[in-house]
Amino acid sequence: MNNKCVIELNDITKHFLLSGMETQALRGVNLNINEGEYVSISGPSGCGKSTLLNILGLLDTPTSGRYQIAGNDVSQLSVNQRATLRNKHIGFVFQSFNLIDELSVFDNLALPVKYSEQPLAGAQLKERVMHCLELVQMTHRVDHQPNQLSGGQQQRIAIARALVNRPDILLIDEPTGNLDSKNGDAVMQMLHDLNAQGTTMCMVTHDPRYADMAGRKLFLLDGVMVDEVKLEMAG
Ligand SMILES: Nc1ncnc2c1ncn2[C@@H]1O[C@H](COP(=O)(O)OP(=O)(O)OP(=O)(O)O)[C@@H](O)[C@H]1O
Repeated sequence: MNNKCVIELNDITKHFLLSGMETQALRGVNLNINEGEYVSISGPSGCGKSTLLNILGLLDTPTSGRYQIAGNDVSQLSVNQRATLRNKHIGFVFQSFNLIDELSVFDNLALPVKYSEQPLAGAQLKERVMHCLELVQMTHRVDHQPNQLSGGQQQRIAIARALVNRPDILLIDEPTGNLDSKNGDAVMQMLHDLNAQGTTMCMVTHDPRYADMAGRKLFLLDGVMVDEVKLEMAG
């Protein structure tokens, strides 16, 4: 069992102020995710799931609390420093894929590598891209454009892109939200297999069947994190 901590959140809060109205989206969230873990986060609409994922993904900053990723304290960094750390440590998979339609599949995967601290080119870049496409069984679509692919195939490409800089963790936001159930199941099986091969993952999902596939199930209720065992004890 590997206990190296990838993500450590201590007492994270997030308050939004809009037109004089304050919303407490997160109220003191503590969360550790270790290397190799697969964590799912569920909860009712408005409980703070997207807010938490945005903070984990360095797309937003907490109001208070400490966030460490791979041992780096990211609470006080500039926008540019956060972008650098995001590129290095985090792979993001979005509900709506967020691929660039004007670029080929190859170039969609090559782009984050070109902007990394250790960019690759030529044969090395090709090897890295093709390896990630192999992981999601999509090498045969390397020259296609995303809009020439099915939704399920686009999500697989998006997962490959998220893996291309060898991140410490994949953050996954409702990966099946835009897929029918057959393609959704196939994508979830793929994520399950990637975790079995060692990829650390944290996924937000509304679907209890998919939440059950994770090794650890967490719930957010009104900005507070509750784990499954405590929920069962309370119920
Ligand atoms: N930019 C913002 N400005 C003001 N309030 C916000 C902002 N973003 C989120 N909130 C509020 O914070 C709370 C948590 O929102 P969040 O989007 O994180 O919930 P969620 O669990 O992801 O919901 P859903 O499942 O519906 O996507 C909500 O009350 C929301 O209205």
